[in-house]
Amino acid sequence: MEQIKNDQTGTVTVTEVDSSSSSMSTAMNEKTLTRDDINDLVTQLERSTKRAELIQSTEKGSTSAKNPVYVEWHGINYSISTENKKSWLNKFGDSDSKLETGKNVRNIIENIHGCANPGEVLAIMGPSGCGKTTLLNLLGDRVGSKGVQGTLALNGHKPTKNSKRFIAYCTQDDIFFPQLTVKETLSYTARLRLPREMSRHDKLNQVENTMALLNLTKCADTIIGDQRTRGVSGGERKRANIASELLTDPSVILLDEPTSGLDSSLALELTKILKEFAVKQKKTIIMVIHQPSSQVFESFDKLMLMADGHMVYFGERADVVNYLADQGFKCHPNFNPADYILELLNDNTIKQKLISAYAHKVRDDPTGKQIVEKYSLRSRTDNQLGNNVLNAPVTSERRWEATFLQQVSVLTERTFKQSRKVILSRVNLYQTIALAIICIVIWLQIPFAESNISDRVGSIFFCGVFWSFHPMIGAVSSFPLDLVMLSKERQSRSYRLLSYYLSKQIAELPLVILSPLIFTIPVYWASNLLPDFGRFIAYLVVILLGTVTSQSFGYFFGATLLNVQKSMIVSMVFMLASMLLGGFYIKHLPTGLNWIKYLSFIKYSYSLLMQIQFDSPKAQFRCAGPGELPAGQTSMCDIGDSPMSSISGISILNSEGLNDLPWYVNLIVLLGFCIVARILAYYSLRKNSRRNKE
Ligand SMILES: Nc1ncnc2c1ncn2[C@@H]1O[C@H](COP(=O)(O)OP(=O)(O)OP(=O)(O)O)[C@@H](O)[C@H]1O
Repeated sequence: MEQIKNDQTGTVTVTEVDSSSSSMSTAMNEKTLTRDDINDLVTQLERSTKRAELIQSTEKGSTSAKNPVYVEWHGINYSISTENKKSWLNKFGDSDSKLETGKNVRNIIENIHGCANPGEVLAIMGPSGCGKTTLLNLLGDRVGSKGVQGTLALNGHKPTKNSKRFIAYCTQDDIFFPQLTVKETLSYTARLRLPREMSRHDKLNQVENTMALLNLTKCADTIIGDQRTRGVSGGERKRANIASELLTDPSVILLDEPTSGLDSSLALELTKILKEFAVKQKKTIIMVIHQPSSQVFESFDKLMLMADGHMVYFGERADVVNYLADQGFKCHPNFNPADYILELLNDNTIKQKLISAYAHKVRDDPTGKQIVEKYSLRSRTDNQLGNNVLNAPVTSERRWEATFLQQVSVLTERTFKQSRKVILSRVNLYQTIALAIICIVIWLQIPFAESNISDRVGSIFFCGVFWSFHPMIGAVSSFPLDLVMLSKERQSRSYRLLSYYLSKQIAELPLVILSPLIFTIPVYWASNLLPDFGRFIAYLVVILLGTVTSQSFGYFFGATLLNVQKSMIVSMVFMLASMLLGGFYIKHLPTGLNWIKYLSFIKYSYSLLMQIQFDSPKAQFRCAGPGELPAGQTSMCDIGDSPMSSISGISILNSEGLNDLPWYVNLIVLLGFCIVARILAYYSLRKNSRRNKE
């Protein structure tokens, strides 16, 4: 804290008061500063006041201050199997969730303990690869139970599924929908995750305040972006990630390297914000941090040091320098302790020495329970929160903050905004228009004549198949690309899987049918298909149904394989097989294999389109005159006994073998394919998302 005095000569004296001391009479350093220094200080003071005001404004509706959470963990071990691939035979009988100790098991972290109190910041530090993120994942219940041993407790209770509502996790990688702006991203998060009792207006206010707090207001309307589309800067992205977690009013905030990518002043500002949140709203903050500046380091309350998956230190941040000095490693007073610690832990000999020293320190307390108790606020009688509060189970009666309908509506809006820019991209629009022009030129006003029947049939087949191909390619990547986001949001209990799945269907339906609509309307009339409005509508409906059915198959492959490349290959093979069996290329299948064509959904849509165009009294085709048919081809009019002047559409349908099923059966089966593929896609997604959690 600074006190500023201005004397009559214009010289300014600033007195620094060590506010961490209990007594105001402690060391006061006086120094003379210039006007520039004063301006800087005034700016800092203003920023600090603004920060305090904004933090206070986010307290409205905040429940975390009423639900402080004390986190403790001891005896934590995590190991993984290093066996790359097992033969399918070896997989049998491998249902045990515990990994047996042996040569195929690698211990990632061993015998880790610690605790984090409400109102405090705990920093976890250590060299790269020492297991910091793994520990944070375990604390955030992001690992599953396989290979995990030890105890994790929230206010002394085992975490339940609903405890996750109180824990926010800021991952190292910022996961976002690239086409949404910062404000949109945060608004959707607020609408999904803030208590349903809060009005929408209050939720959006909270978004504004959080953006102001994290200095995001100026980029509020900029899209997040990705490698292909430029969006906000790396630092803004990082802050947006933190904002989206802070916004949800959690009691515990886990942050994995929140300051990476930020300049030193932003890093300091961010740690001050987190610290203030911790103190004012009794939040428990645990952060993994790489190389904090000395000011950032000083803002931590507790510190945990790790090396090679082992503990090196746990305790007060202020005591670490003395602890290291006791081990023979004295930090020079002018050095940043954080830099010094990392230097020590990157030296193999010193690291081993410090690991052994800590193991020796806790030799009588193998799981670290007693040491955790020593630093726990719960075990202290003078804690201001009261033990009743710190013993309260961390659970909520509600699994989700937003109701099912709210989830569907928010997610539909979000998916629509995100997908709109992808599905209705300019490239797609130009492609549709260009293709429509080509088709119009090729099939302009096809005459109702025998010699042009094959052109007419070809145009119908092409349009039907093209609009069954196109959406499948987009749909296969839909779930695999959403997977990381889906998993992050489901981990934090933002919504049900069913809400997400339904919203995807609703939002993408109008988008996916727009291109076939733009294409089919002009091409139908320009190519002179049956000039009957009713038939035109029926034709359009079948084209759109084919589009939606192929989208369903795309969803199914994507949700089952969850890999864009694999899903693309499988869907291509499926599509080509369906096209071959559709009834255009192959009319006579080998004996015994005739049934196989009924597996192709293209067969039903193509048969329907042909029935609409040919099964009508208006569908009459003038017989070919001499020389109108290719050499060697006999006119259909010459086949019977009586002379004919025209050929009926129905006879063409029969000769093409497309009238084996009535139109309504074709329609029902096509609808059935569409619905069943969507249901199967949902179950595949559910199964895969459960497997992901394990
Ligand atoms: N599921 C896993 N499969 C294979 N190795 C793993 C897995 N999880 C963690 N590891 C390994 O465990 C070690 C610790 O990883 P972790 O990400 O926790 O380190 P870290 O301390 O956070 O590193 P950094 O600071 O570089 O992010 C690494 O060597 C990592 O490769």
